[in-house]
Amino acid sequence: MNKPLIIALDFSTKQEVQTFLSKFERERLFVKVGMELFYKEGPSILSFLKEHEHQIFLDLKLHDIPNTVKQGMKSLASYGVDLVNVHALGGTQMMEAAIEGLDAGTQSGMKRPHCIAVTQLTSTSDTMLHEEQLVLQPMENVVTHYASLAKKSGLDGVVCSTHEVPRIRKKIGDSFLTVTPGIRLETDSMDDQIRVATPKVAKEKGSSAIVVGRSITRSAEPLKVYKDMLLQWNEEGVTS
Ligand SMILES: O=C(O)c1cc(=O)[nH]c(=O)n1[C@@H]1O[C@H](COP(=O)(O)O)[C@@H](O)[C@H]1O
Repeated sequence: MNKPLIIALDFSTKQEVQTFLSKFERERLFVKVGMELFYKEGPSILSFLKEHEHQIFLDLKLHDIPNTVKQGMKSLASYGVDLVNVHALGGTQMMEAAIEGLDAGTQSGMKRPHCIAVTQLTSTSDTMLHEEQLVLQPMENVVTHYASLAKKSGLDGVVCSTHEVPRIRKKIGDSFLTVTPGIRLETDSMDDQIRVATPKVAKEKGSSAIVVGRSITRSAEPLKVYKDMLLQWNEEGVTS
């Protein structure tokens, strides 16, 4: 992955996706398909996006017993997407099983999808961590610990907020992916996100990829916002 800006296609129908993507002319994008779209449209939405040569992050955040995750990942690998994810909270055995499933399901001669672990959702605050999850360590410690477990389990990286990226880089190194949602321009609403940052800050902190949904998808001018964000993110304004 070469520092992509991943657009979260948080729509519920293929029709909405088509209308949205038509504004991007022939631009080849890195897009994210999450549960809203995948549960409604099924795998055919992935074939449609691949036909248009978009790269795909299939964000289904698997979190279950190791065997179930292994078999689930084996099925997902057959779709030939670029990136998938699990919840790190499932533990090292579950994460190892995810990789085994992906390896088993990837067709020979094809690359297995990168697999990353969600550490703590970007909608989780320190208060929620301490008072709801009863995790008493600071957020940065918890996220870095989960990142170490993900690395130990053979995963390619994590989903985290931009704020935790420098510490993860220092501890685990530059080749470990740090994919950061919770991206907003300064004037945007935070919506339900808590640990947010601008694309410029994400770049400064060293994120490997940023994930942007509503700032682009809800805009009256999505292509303009996308390009403005790209400029902040990689200065040259290149897509991936
Ligand atoms: O795994 C994810 O992609 C994810 C993890 C996380 O911690 N926070 C998070 O926001 N996401 C996803 O990133 C996208 C962010 O969307 P916006 O808040 O609209 O930019 C959504 O599709 C979320 O499901």
